[in-house]
Amino acid sequence: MSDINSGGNYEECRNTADWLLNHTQVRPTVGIVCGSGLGGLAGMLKDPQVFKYSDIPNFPRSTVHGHAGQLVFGTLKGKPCVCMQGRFHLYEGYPIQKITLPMRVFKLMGVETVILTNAAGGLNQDFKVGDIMIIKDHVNMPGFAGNNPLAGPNDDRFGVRFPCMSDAYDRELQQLAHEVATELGYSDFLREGVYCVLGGPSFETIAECRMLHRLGGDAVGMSTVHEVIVARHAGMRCFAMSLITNRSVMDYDSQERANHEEVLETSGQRSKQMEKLVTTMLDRLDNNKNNSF
Ligand SMILES: O=P(O)(O)O[C@@H]1C[C@H](O)[C@@H](CO)O1
Ligand code: HPA
Repeated sequence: MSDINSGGNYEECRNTADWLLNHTQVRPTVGIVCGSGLGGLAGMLKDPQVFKYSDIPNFPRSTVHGHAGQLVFGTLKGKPCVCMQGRFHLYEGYPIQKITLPMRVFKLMGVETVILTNAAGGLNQDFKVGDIMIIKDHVNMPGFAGNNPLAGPNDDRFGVRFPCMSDAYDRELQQLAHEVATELGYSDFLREGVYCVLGGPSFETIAECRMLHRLGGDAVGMSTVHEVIVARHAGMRCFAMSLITNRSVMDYDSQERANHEEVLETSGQRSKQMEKLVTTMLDRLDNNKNNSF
């Protein structure tokens, strides 16, 4: 387990939030996290104000190709937003509290709803490359070994010691995503399922993919879950989607080999539809009191 001072404590998060609020007029209520090759969403923000992670106090640096490493403030369909154009992963070597620090900073800036995207391998044999999966639940494999971002002393200013996770993914937002996807004509490639997180950076073996599939996983990746745990702990509601960028290899006769280039290539091909789905959802939230921001 990481040292308790390794990132994410209240004072550190407060300093970062205050620094950002002093440098932007935007008061975000929506936080967005972009997955591998999916940073184009940040480019949709109106009147953008961009901060490189390297200029933000206490922020780690992005080290992964396809993660630009900047925080963008602006409005999307009239909603004040903050968007992480690139996220941090366990395998980059940061303590788990550090990779989730932006969620606490979001909370302290006033964010109420977090929308996350990721690239993932498809464990479900019905899934195709290019499918978009609404995440309805997760399996936190590093968590089974005690690697949970909430391990260590609990700070009640963020949330309770034992937060519930059976409602981790907001059901109203999932329903809205289904409705919007149907209207946009995306039904053919819209799925829902369970996302399994591993630490990475190595992709999974065939035996691991088979096991995760049998355990109920529909997609496998290396992110999102830690952010969702910290966001839920702090009371923000979460909606997350995986873009299935490759099919998980389940068969010893297969010639397929997972690789990051394919991940980025598929992200590029489907990113526009993901952006449209998110922006239309944001637009609709205005007209539905149950989904007010
Ligand atoms: O940030 P995400 O989860 O989209 O990134 C995925 C997992 C690895 O970082 C990388 C593998 O290609 O893409
Ligand atoms: N496994 C883990 N992470 C991923 C994958 C995968 O197959 N594809 C994209 N991110």
